[in-house]
Amino acid sequence: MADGGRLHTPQEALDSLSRGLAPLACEWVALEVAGDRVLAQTLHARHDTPPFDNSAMDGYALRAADSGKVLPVSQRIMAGQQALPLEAGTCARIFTGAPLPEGADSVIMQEEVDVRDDGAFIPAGLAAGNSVRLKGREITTGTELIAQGTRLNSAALGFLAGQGFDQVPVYRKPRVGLLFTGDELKLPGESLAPGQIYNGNRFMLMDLLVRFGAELSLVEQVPDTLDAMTQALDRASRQVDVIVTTGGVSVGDADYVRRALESLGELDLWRLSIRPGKPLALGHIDQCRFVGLAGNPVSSFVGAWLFLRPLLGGLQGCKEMHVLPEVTAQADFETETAGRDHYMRVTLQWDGDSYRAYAFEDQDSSILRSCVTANALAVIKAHSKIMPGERVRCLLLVS
Ligand SMILES: Nc1nc2c(c(=O)[nH]1)N[C@H]1C(S)=C(S)[C@@H](COP(=O)(O)OP(=O)(O)OC[C@H]3O[C@@H](n4cnc5c(N)ncnc54)[C@H](O)[C@@H]3O)O[C@H]1N2
Ligand code: MOO
Repeated sequence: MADGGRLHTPQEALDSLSRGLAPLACEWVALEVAGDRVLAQTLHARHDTPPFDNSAMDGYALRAADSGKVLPVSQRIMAGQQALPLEAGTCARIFTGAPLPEGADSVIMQEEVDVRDDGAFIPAGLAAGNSVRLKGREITTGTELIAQGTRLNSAALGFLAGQGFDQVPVYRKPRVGLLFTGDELKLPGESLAPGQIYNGNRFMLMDLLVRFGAELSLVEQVPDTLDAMTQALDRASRQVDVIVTTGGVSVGDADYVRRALESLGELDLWRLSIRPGKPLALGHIDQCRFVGLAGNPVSSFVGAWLFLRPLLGGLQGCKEMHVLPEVTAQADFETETAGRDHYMRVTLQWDGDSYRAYAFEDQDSSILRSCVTANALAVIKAHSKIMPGERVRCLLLVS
């Protein structure tokens, strides 16, 4: 049973999430769909890249020692063709990426060559190796290509394709079930009766979860009763790796989430000393992890960035997702905090010298508009006062 009396620090929440956290199983997926997936094994080079010496320029290949002469052009080599050995005392017309003929040791770009009836005049003084990309310059057979735990970006996919990989071993995506509480919630497209609102968190959290690498297996609206929430959590815990709820985690009469969780599993931690997102609840039902986000939209948004991202990162074996990258910026605002650390939504702009942090005027946790153009969270410690121009720590919202 979590200690309801004391507010916990974000670090305590991260420690709780890290306990027993290990990457999911390895699976092989097609390279086309491996973007943003995390490598489950270190991969090694299958061959040298480039696989053969080749020209870096459109021009002429020759022996550098022959420069300063008119050389007859004995062959023409395009990219993708095979070259014949270079005849002594000649040069070869060659194009970028084409294999260097055996016997040549350099290339001169065509702009520096005087083409005459009897051949190509190559200015004297050409150095061996000029404009040649040597076999294995990028990587040699057997050396490490990309380390286990690396999240594959677009360049990594191209690099692996260059090594002939059409499948790669990655950690399985965490299966996530997303549950909503709140009988006031309707879906866009439906009409609103008095007192009802649209379920904005559904769309925001689905998108964030996918960005954090989740496979959304379950998205469900749960009626505001203890029974319905208990049944929904029970069902979900048998299907997914992580259950995320939003709303119903505070102290209101219809806030059943914690009670339902405790009847099935364990509430590990409840309530953080942060604003927004104080009522966050963490726990588990058997092996299934539970994260209960506070229902206010900004509380869910901030909670997802601070806690779902590292949790999903850990399940995918991705260390870089454990903490958000950070910068310092000059506050363009004035603020004063009370007893909780404030994660203010700010837009960072480079002013030529440093980053300036612009805060949306209304920082209430119900104002999702404050997040729409935000690209960072400025962390303002409890019981502090910030004046314009002061430096503040900002966590970058990069998934
Ligand atoms: N007496 C107290 N009341 C509240 C406390 C407290 O400590 N004592 N904490 C406040 C704080 S801080 C927060 S944050 C909220 C969070 O409460 P819940 O997690 O139980 O969230 P709900 O009450 O269900 O909803 C809060 C708010 O957000 C709206 N909401 C809920 N779900 C969605 C959704 N999917 N999409 C859009 N908006 C949603 C809901 O209508 C409410 O307006 O509790 C404070 N109260
Ligand atoms: O902790 Mo709540 O999220 O401030 O409104």
